[in-house]
Amino acid sequence: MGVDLFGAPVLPGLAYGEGIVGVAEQADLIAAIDAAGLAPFRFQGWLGKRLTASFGWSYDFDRGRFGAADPLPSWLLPLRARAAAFAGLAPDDLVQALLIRYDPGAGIGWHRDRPQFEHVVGISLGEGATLRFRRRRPGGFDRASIDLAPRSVYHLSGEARHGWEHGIAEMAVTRWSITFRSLSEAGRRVAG
Ligand SMILES: O=C(O)CCC(=O)C(=O)O
Ligand SMILES: [Fe+2]
Repeated sequence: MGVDLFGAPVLPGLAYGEGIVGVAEQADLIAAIDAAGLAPFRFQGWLGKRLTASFGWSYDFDRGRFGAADPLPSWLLPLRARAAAFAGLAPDDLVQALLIRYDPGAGIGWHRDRPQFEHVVGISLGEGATLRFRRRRPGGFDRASIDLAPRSVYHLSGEARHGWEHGIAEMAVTRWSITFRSLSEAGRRVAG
């Protein structure tokens, strides 16, 4: 659920909506992701269990470097337009797309997205997942979570984007996601 019993967002800066992708379109998107040349996510020499492909811009976690990647494929553009509209952005603002397939046993550990990026708009395909949030406080963590339905969209900005870490626990089923990102001020400086 994207809202609590009183209709307030779970976190400031976290927005959620269902049905941004249709049922038949979902199958096409999953097939396109699987055909997009996914490679195991690499982190300082380690191979992660999730498979990824980046377009527009990428952050190479192996080398700690941010740089240009292949342009977004045309099949992503209609979805990018809807993702931008959901987030109140222009389609062209979302200059990066990250495709991920999480096979059984794969998840994504606690992190904040790279500071070169600003807005994050994520679409879940195939299966739902629980997106978990935590924020350190004296003596422990504040925690929050949101259940993401298949074919749903979430937008991280402001406090949810910058003030909290997020992650998705390992799951027993395969899930695909597409995340679109805009550049931050820092990202625009690097992009020139
Ligand atoms: O799969 C998702 O929806 C989350 C991905 C994520 O947090 C990221 O790539 O930074
Ligand atoms: Fe993230």
